[in-house]
Amino acid sequence: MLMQLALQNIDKSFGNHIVFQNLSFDFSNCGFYLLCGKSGSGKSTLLNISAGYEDIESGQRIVDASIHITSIFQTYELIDELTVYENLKMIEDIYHEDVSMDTIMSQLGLQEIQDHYPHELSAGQQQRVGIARALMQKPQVIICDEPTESLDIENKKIVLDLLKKLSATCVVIVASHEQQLMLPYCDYCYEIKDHQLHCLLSSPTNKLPIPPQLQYHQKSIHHYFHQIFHKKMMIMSLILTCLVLIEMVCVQIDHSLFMLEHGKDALNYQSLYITDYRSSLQDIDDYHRLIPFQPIEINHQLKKVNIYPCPDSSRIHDNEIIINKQLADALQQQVGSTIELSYQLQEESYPLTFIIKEIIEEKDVHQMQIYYSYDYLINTLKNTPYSLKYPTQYDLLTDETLSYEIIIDGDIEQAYEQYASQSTLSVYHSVLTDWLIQQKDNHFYHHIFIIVEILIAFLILCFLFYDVFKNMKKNQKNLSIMYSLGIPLSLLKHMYLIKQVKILFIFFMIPVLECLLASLFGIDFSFIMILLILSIMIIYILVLKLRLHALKVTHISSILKISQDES
Ligand SMILES: Nc1ncnc2c1ncn2[C@@H]1O[C@H](COP(=O)(O)OP(=O)(O)OP(=O)(O)O)[C@@H](O)[C@H]1O
Repeated sequence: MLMQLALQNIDKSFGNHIVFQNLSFDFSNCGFYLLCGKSGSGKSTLLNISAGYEDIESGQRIVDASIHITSIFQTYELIDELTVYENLKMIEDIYHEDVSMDTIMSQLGLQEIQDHYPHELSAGQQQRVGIARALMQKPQVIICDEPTESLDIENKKIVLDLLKKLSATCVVIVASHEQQLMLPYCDYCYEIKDHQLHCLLSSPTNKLPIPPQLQYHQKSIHHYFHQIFHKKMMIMSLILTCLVLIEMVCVQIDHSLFMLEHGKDALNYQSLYITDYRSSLQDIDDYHRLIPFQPIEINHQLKKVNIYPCPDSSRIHDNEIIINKQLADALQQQVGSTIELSYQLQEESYPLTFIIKEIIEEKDVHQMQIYYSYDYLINTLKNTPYSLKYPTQYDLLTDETLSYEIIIDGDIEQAYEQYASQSTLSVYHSVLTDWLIQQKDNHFYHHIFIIVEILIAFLILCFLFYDVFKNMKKNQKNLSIMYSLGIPLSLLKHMYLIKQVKILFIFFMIPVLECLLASLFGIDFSFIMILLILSIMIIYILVLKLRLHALKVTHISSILKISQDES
């Protein structure tokens, strides 16, 4: 069976500009085909359609799947990340073929430049490398767009001799302006004119034989894939991770400088002190009257100790008190021993003796605390005579001191806001009040931090867009070149996505771990940060997948053209 390679009744236009109308072209015979025509007549477009790199509007491209077509592009299309030697060695490694690389390199004079990268080469040198790479692939069809354009006459002849030799067993299609130079090598010559192909020369040649199935080696593809994409992907992911980390540090600094540090337990443990400006209190039983206790002497120093009514009134009676461990340690007191506390009314001090009933250890409380029986103290005040004006100390306290202490059974922040919003009340809480004052002072710095956080978040978004749209273009070009070397595009896309996901995963794990660590230390924003980072990662991969989905074989010529225009 013989191979069939043909274009049948092709229509092609770019917008309103018609390039081909009902064009047919058969290149099933081995031989040297020359395509000539005026500039802009469609030579490159016809080559791209033949290679399958360009869409057609109607008609058919009949090319057997087993045929390996390679291109020597007008723009050479070498892989910039690899040296000349690596660009060529890649072919040898992927196909494990005896392709006599050394012979081709010496024939085209490439040994001296083998360690150079493509951007360090002249146009002529790049063209010779592109030709060497195409010849090494041992293809059945070699498509060459102006293959000798940038070469000197000596090299032109070397290249044409090589192509002529190959055309004995394969199809060589050359588009060139250098008709006079090429004619002696031609078996077929066609001119593109009026959207059609006109045959100028046709010598009988043999039919193209059935090619052996091309075997590529995935391990080598992985090796070169790593070399081409790894470094850039690592750098991009590293920058992204650094930005995410900086953002997290900013959020953390912001959080610890300006947010409430105290745990909810400690916060709720403190009671609210309320001063009422009304002349008389209606619902006085709802409040605990504030008993004005004096500081206690500890180690010959007067210390402020929190002295509260015991929240659980059934726990103590009469002159019993409960103290916490901090106070017991400071006073070196035990259960059963006595403590003298004094309260003050109108500059007068009144001592009372209490018995320590219990010493408790309190979580999240760092101050020294005493809990007394509220009923006992109020009874004592009610039974202690004072003056004619105030029959008891309790009457004096009710009249003069309009400060009350409230133990809130619920959310202290909410209660604080609720009481503070009432115009006749002034509210004090040892933690919340300090924090609100601090907040007011730090307003300016807090705003600066918020602006920095927004800026970094914006930078992360810009970076993601840059990576997906700009960098991806460069990578699409490399994927297109690798496809033109005979590696299936689906395999390349799959490898690219897996590689990107792997690298991203490693780098995104760093902030995720930092979040988990933060949550171990009780910082509660970490869960939201993990969700945020994961959603960025998922969105990024989805956009990347969409971009890869848009990479089609029939768009390859435009991808290569765009990347060439941009560079
Ligand atoms: N991607 C594209 N978008 C729009 N127009 C295009 C595109 N590619 C080619 N063309 C147009 O199609 C026509 C044929 O272009 P092509 O590059 O095939 O010509 P050519 O014969 O190879 O020219 P040259 O000899 O100068 O390389 C030209 O008029 C060109 O402007």
